[in-house]
Amino acid sequence: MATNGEAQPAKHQEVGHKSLLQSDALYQYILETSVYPREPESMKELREVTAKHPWNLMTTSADEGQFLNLLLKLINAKNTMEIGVYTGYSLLSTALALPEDGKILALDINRENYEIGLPIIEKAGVAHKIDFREGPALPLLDQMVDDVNFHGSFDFIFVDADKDNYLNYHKRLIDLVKVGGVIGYDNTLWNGSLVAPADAPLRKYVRYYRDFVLELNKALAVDSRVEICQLPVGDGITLCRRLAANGESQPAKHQEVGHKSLLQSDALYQYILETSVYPREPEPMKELREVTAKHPWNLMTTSADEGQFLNLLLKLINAKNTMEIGVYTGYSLLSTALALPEDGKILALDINRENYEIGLPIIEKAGVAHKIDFREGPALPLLDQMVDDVTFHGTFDFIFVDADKDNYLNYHKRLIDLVKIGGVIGYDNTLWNGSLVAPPDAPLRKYVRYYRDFVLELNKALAIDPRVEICQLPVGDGITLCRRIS
Ligand SMILES: C[S@@+](CC[C@H](N)C(=O)[O-])C[C@H]1O[C@@H](n2cnc3c(N)ncnc32)[C@H](O)[C@@H]1O
Repeated sequence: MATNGEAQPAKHQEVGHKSLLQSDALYQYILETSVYPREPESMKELREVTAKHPWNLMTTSADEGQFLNLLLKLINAKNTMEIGVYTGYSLLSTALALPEDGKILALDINRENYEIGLPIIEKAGVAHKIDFREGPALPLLDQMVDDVNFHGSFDFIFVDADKDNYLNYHKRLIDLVKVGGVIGYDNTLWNGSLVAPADAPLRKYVRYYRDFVLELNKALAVDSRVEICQLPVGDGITLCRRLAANGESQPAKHQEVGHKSLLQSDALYQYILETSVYPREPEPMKELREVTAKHPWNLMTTSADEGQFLNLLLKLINAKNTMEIGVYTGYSLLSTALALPEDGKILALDINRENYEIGLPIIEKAGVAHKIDFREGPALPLLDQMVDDVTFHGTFDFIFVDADKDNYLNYHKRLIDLVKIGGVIGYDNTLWNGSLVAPPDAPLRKYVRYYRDFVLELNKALAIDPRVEICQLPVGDGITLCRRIS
């Protein structure tokens, strides 16, 4: 998007995907609020053309397209690969995110479908970034693996093809993606069917591929060459960040605490926690989570899946100078501190030092307390001071906001000056337990109802704010990422 960041308000019909979320209304809310109003015209056109195709269930969903686009910009991807193109929705989303000299090696056994989208991709002026090859991916990957020049050459690889080959792809792609680069596997929550009872009536192809997806998830969870993060976006996407040869991971099993999930079933949420999150949760985060679980306000804590996501995101964007508003006992703070380099910094603001001190000994033991500058007091006056001092302008790579929801818009007004262009503000709880789409007369707890209006207002405001690109993810209680563009 240009610095004048154009948004294209428009309303469309949902197509295809069945959502992983607790209600279709919640999924629709994300689409209507954060996705469709900002969907580039070309992507909208391709989505609508694809909706008329008989296999339209295969298309990448619009929310996932938006996420991919933002992710690619955040990691400054240039050389990418896509396995499984279909009519090209994720391909176009990728091509629009890459710089002018960016490249996508696009593989599919079917050129005919690609040609449905091609005229739209050409009109969007990004076809020159695409090198489409018709044919099965595996032999081509083998050729590339045999040529060391291709090793470690891809910044990003998106896999959305034959699920029964994902593990075969993974074996090859791990050599082709660079250290610090990302492989994204699509459909890793397989419509939620992974947690369906053994005798549940499933369509034949769903049941057939389910075992492969289960196997893939198990394998990725214990693969020490990557860090992972499984997001309930689209039909589930697992991001694998390639580690250097000595990549550290900490297998262990724990109990879930606290958060009510936004997903279609608690079992699906539990599946993500047990498969992708807990086995890799660093020991100090586990300890802090367990200590926090005994605290009377433990519902306030950042969930473990969101902690993992933040940690991966901060590494992907090479964040160094960060801020957090709303610390509580410090779970997201610790997750941030562990992701930053040794000389990284977190300005951590909370009105309550007592809760921070519950987590502090664990943060100290983890050897990351030196990165944290904790200030007790309301955030707003301090932000005002910083905004008045231009030396703070554009200095933060990342800011996480997880405090008083009735002040989020006040924070946003200030933070937009403090985050650098290309940097990210993350607002937490933007799906507010799903209550945003509850009928007006639904019985809601008093504080949920009170803050709901502020969250609705925030979402509306972010959706049309031309200074940022956004992406609202149903992770934890909903997090909206805002990438500053002007
Ligand atoms: C949801 S909790 C934060 C959870 C934390 N991110 C974690 O990982 O556990 C919200 C926190 O915001 C703090 N808070 C509320 N109003 C605030 C304000 N005006 N300025 C700074 N912090 C505030 C509260 O004291 C509380 O600790």
